[in-house]
Amino acid sequence: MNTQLALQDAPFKRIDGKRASARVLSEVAEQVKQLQQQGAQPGLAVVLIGEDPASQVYVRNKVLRAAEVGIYSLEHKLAADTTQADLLALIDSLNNDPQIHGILVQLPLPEGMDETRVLESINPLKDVDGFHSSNVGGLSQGRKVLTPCTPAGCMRLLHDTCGDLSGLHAVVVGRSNIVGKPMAALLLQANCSVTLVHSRSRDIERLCRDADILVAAVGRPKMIKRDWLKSGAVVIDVGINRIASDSGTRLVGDVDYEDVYDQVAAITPVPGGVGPMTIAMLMQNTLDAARMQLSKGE
Ligand SMILES: Nc1nc2c(c(=O)[nH]1)N[C@@H](CN(C=O)c1ccc(C(=O)N[C@@H](CCC(=O)O)C(=O)O)cc1)CN2
Repeated sequence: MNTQLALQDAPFKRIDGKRASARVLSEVAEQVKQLQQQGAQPGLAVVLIGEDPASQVYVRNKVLRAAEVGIYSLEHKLAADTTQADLLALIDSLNNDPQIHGILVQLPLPEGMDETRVLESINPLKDVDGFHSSNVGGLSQGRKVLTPCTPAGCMRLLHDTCGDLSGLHAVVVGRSNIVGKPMAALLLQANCSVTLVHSRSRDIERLCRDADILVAAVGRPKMIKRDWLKSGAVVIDVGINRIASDSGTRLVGDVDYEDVYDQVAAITPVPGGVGPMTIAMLMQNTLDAARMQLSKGE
């Protein structure tokens, strides 16, 4: 097989997630406008429990992006000591609110809350994070369901960069429910041969060296080095790690960007790569959820 990827309109090695996310947002805004002309308005509820500083930033950005694309949004800020019963009661009321088509509970939840119980209480049709078991199952069967935002954003970047992914060997590093597992399912749907490696995998470096596409989602700063990659690989770095620097802290990915740069055909930076796509794909999911519900008369 020709392992040298034919890159699609990609004169630059650095895959620009900010630019790609702006394109997604402008497509969504256009489609929201068309829905509004038919008298419909997509609505998103974002629920934040506690005061995690990073989560506060992400939630604020979700609400801002929603306003920019014309999606009606409601932010529910709950105290860190909110009971699970109160959270479930809020989700129940949002499930029954006809103005709300998408519900997102920001993760991580405060300690003591049962994440599975909370995520399973969201109506799967309003589950814009794609974390409900019915959407997870649908994704693994290749059905058209609401799909987790970060992996959906990675797929968009990969298609923009490489075009058709059929027959390529994709290696996903990390097996989280939010990124690793759905990423593997989406790559399989795109006809890749997929290897999922994790902390118990033997000889991870050798497995990674066989990747045409490598997706890193482990949360370990700069773990992936140049000699883990074959020449010409396309690298998607999902890691967002805060490390100490001279001027306080800075963000780095799971891939050592400077070390691998000359080895790869294309790579996402951190920040400015996958991160911005997560919120753009949330807007796309909210629009899709609204369309699905409106077509079912809900
Ligand atoms: N319910 C959910 N919770 C969480 C998700 C999710 O998809 N659904 N993902 C992450 C956090 N997240 C969105 O919620 C998110 C993370 C990062 C970014 C982003 O734009 N990152 C920037 C850097 C921002 C910074 O300075 O911190 C970048 O990479 O360029 C957006 C959204 C966990 N929780």
